Amino acid sequence: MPLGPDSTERIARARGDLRMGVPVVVGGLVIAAAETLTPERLAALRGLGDAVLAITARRAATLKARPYDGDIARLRLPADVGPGWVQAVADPADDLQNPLLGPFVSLRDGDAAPHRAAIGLAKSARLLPAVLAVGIADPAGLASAQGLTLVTLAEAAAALVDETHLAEVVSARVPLAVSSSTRLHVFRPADGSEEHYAVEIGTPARGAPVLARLHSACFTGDLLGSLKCDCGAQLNAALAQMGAEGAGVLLYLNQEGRGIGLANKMRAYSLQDQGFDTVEANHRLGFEDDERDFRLGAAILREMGFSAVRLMTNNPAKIEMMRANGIDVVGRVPLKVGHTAENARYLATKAEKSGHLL
Ligand SMILES: Nc1nc2c(ncn2[C@@H]2O[C@H](COP(=O)(O)OP(=O)(O)OP(=O)(O)O)[C@@H](O)[C@H]2O)c(=O)[nH]1
Ligand SMILES: [Zn+2]
Repeated sequence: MPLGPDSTERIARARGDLRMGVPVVVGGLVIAAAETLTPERLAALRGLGDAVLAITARRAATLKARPYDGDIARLRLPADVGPGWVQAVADPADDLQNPLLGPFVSLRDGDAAPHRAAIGLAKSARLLPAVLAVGIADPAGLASAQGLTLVTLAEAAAALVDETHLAEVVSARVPLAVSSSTRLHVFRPADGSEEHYAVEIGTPARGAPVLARLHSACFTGDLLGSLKCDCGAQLNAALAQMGAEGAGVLLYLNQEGRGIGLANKMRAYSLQDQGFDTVEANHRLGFEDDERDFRLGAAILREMGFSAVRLMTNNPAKIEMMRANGIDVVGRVPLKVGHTAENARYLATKAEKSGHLL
């Protein structure tokens, strides 16, 4: 079927559908993201059979629900609840005011693999990791009758561990204050996910270690100059050092909020205003501490012809991830800038819980 979408393209569609609130068929389930569930969709899903709400074990721990499926839990959807209940289970915003959502009944029997793949899809769509799921007997029949995107379990599971294929779309000169000899390269993943950028300063030799920074997008810090993190200061300091040395490459990876997306990062900020630290906030939302995929950075460096770097970072995990993905990290260049009274606790938490070097 050369005209129709292949599995990668159907997965990309599935992410878009989930964001819009349109159900998707994954394996033997029809699923909808908790965050975008409407009363009409909930009623239609209930009409197909018994519904469960799949959440991560992280979220289950906060809710005191039992996770019998390892890293996820499947909660039976009570008969008398509406989308408000589903959203309150998914979203910790009102946990402290609203502690009486349970008791929850977690399923033990049956196969949780499609639910796990569904949560992975919701995460990759930058939605809260919670999905409503109903088992169906004829997935292909339902998908074709209702015009729903259909992905098999194998396709969904493979998409989550797929090697990263990125292609350079274009590059052009963008003179910067730190160096007039700068080119911006745009890289596009084959899976329809977000584009990433490389800022190349000077013409670094491909055969020698390049001064490099893997910078994760931070709208609040990079653009607004937020005092809550050190990102904006790190971005500017890294570019300034590359300009001063006359050569370097800064990858700007669109993995906002350590890979959870800006909406979820703002949910995390809101929890931090309730007293939780940056790691606890991610966990209460159902995410791991860090959901970034650093294979992207290694893939872009390779695509540009670099195989060895002097990495500007305070994060030892980034060094390990680069090495694990075939990039030789010959040295670490510390980047200690942007410390403010507002981000002191954030930086201390990263040092204590995530192993950052202060
Ligand atoms: N989820 C979440 N993300 C945050 C928070 N504060 C900042 N971020 C994100 O954290 C990321 C910081 O990225 P980096 O500065 O590249 O990475 P790092 O792990 O701190 O390591 P180095 O800066 O290299 O030492 C950006 O994507 C920010 O948007 C927070 O409280 N919660
Ligand atoms: Zn930041």
